[in-house]
Amino acid sequence: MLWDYIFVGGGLSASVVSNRLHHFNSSLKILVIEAGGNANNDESVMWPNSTNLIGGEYDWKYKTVPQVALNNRNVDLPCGKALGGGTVINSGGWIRGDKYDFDLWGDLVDDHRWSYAGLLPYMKLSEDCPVDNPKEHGKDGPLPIQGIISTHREFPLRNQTLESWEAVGVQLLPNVDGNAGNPLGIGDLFENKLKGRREIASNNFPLGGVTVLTKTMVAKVLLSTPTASSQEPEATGVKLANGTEIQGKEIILSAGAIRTAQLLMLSGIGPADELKKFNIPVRVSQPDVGKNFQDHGLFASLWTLKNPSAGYAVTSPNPLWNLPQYGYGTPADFLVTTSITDKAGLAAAIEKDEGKKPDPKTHPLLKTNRTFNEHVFMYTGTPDGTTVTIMLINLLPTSKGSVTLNSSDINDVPNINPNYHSTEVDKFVAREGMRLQIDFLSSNKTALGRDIIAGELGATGFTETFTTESTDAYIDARIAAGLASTFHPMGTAAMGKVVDTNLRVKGVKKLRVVDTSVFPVTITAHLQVATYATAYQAADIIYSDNCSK
Ligand SMILES: Cc1cc2nc3c(=O)[nH]c(=O)nc-3n(C[C@H](O)[C@H](O)[C@H](O)COP(=O)(O)OP(=O)(O)OC[C@H]3O[C@@H](n4cnc5c(N)ncnc54)[C@H](O)[C@@H]3O)c2cc1C
Repeated sequence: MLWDYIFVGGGLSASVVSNRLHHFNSSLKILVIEAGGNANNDESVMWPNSTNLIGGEYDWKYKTVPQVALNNRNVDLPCGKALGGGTVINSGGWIRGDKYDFDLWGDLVDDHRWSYAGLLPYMKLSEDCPVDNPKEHGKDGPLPIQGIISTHREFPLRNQTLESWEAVGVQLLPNVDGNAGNPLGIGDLFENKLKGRREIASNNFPLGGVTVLTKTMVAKVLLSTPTASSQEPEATGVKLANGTEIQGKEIILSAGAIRTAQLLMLSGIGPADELKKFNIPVRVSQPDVGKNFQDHGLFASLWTLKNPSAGYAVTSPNPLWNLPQYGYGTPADFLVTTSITDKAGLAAAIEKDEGKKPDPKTHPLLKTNRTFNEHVFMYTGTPDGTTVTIMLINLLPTSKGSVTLNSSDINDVPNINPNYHSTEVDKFVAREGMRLQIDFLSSNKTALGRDIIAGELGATGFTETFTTESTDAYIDARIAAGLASTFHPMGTAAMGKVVDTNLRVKGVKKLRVVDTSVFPVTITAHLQVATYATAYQAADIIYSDNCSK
C-alpha cells in the first residue's frame, strides 16, 4: 500500500489535519500512527476528578534534565501518549493568548497567514464559544467551550476576588473576555469541556475514513537516496520501531515538540555535530532542530484561610460544592493576565542578560505592554479545607532550551532541557508576578488580604513564608525550589528556521511538521487554541499545495 499521507503521532494536531484532509477528499488514503492507545471512550479520563491523567497510562511521564537554575531538579514534564495526544490528559484551559504574539510570528516569517488576522478565522472555526461576539468568536465549531459565567458558577469569593484584583491595579476586561486578542486584565476562565466532560481531539475531529494504528511507535522517516539529478532527499515512508517499513507520498510529523525533534534527528535531519555523536548519517544539516525549546514555568503557593468554617475551599462541607456545575472544571472565578509594571526593573534585567542597555522604544519586551504572567486563584488546597491556592504562570520566558539525543534509538527518551529561569528577565518577571500575588492575597489594600486570608502556608525547607516584606532573595529561592512545568513544550522545529511557512521541512521533499514544534515565537498562552488553529490552517495549506499540482 502506498499511503497519500502518513501522520507520525496521532495527537491534537494529527487529529485535526487528518480529519480535515479526509473531509476535503474522502478518497485520500490517510494513515495515522500513534504510539499510545485509544482513549476516545475511556471514562477514566473524561472528568475533572479522573485519576488516570498525569502519571497514568496515557502520559509519557517525561522528566527534564537537571535544571541548573532550579537547584538542579529534574522537573516532571507530562505529555499525552494516546490518540488525541495532550487532549487526553490536559486541563482543557481554552486560552487564546495575545494578538501581539501571532503578529510577531507573521512578521518574523513574513507570511501573514500566521498573524492574528490570519489565524483568527481558524480560531473561530474550531470553537463553539458562549461569548456573543461574532468578530472574535465562533459558535459552530466542533469544540464546545464552557466559561465560569456560562456554566452559572458563582464561587463564594467572586466579589472579593474581583475587588482585590482591581485594588492591586488589574482591570476587568470587556465582556470579561481574555480570548479576544487582548488578554491583559481579568477574564472569565474558559475551558474546552462540555459540562465538565473532556473533549478529546480525535473525538471532536472524528477519524472515520482515516486508518489509525495505535500502540505503534515510529522510529524514523525514510528518505530517498540522492541521485545525480536531485540531491535533495524526499521522504518516502516511515520505519516503525519493530522494523516494519511503510511507504507514503507525504509524511507529516505531529509527534509533539519533544518527539518530532527526536524523529527528525534520528532520520538524519538536524545539527550535524549532534547526529555524529550517535553515528547517524547526516542527510540534511539543520542546525536549529531541537533548539529554541521553551515551556512555561508554573509556581503554586497555598494560602491559609482566616475562617475555614466559612466553606470557601472545595474540600469544606459547604453544600455549594455538591451542586453539579461546581464539578465541571477548575474551581476559579477568573483567569488574570498581567504585563510588567516596573519597566525600569525589566530594562535592568534585560541589560544583565544582553550586556547592553535596551532601547525602550525598540526592544521587543519593552516597546509595548506584552503578556508576561498569568494568575489563577483557586478554591482548592490542602485536603482539610483550610487553604486555597494561587498559580503563577510565566508566559513569556526568555530562557531557551533544547531537545538533544540520548542515543540513536527512538525508545530512549531524548534529553529534555527547557532551561527554566536561566535568564535574569525570567527571574525578574516571576518575582514581579509573585509580589503582585502577595499584595492581592495579603495586603491591607485588598478585601482578601483584610478579611479572608491569614497568610501563606509556606513550603518544606523554608522557615519564612511569603509576606509583603519578602526579599528578592527569598522569592527567588522559593521559586527555584518550587517551579514546575505548565506542560507546554514548543519551538523545536521553528517556522522560518526548520520548516517554511507551508510547514515543509527545509531541504527535504514531501516532509512536513504540524505540531507545537513549529511555533517560532513564544505563545503567551496555554497552547491548545494556537495548536488547533495551526492545524486547521495546515490542513488547508497541505490540501491546496497538493491540489494545485
Ligand atoms: C497534563 C497537561 C495539561 C495541559 N493543559 C492544557 C490546558 O489546560 N490548556 C491548553 O491549552 N493546553 C494544555 N496542555 C497542552 C496541550 O495539550 C498541548 O500543547 C497539545 O496537545 C500539543 O499538541 P501536539 O499536536 O503538538 O502534540 P500532542 O497532542 O502531544 O500529540 C503528539 C502525539 O504524538 C505521539 N507520538 C510521539 N512520538 C511518537 C512516535 N515516535 N511514534 C508514534 N507516535 C508518537 C504521542 O504519543 C502523542 O499522542 C496540557 C498538556 C498536558 C500534557
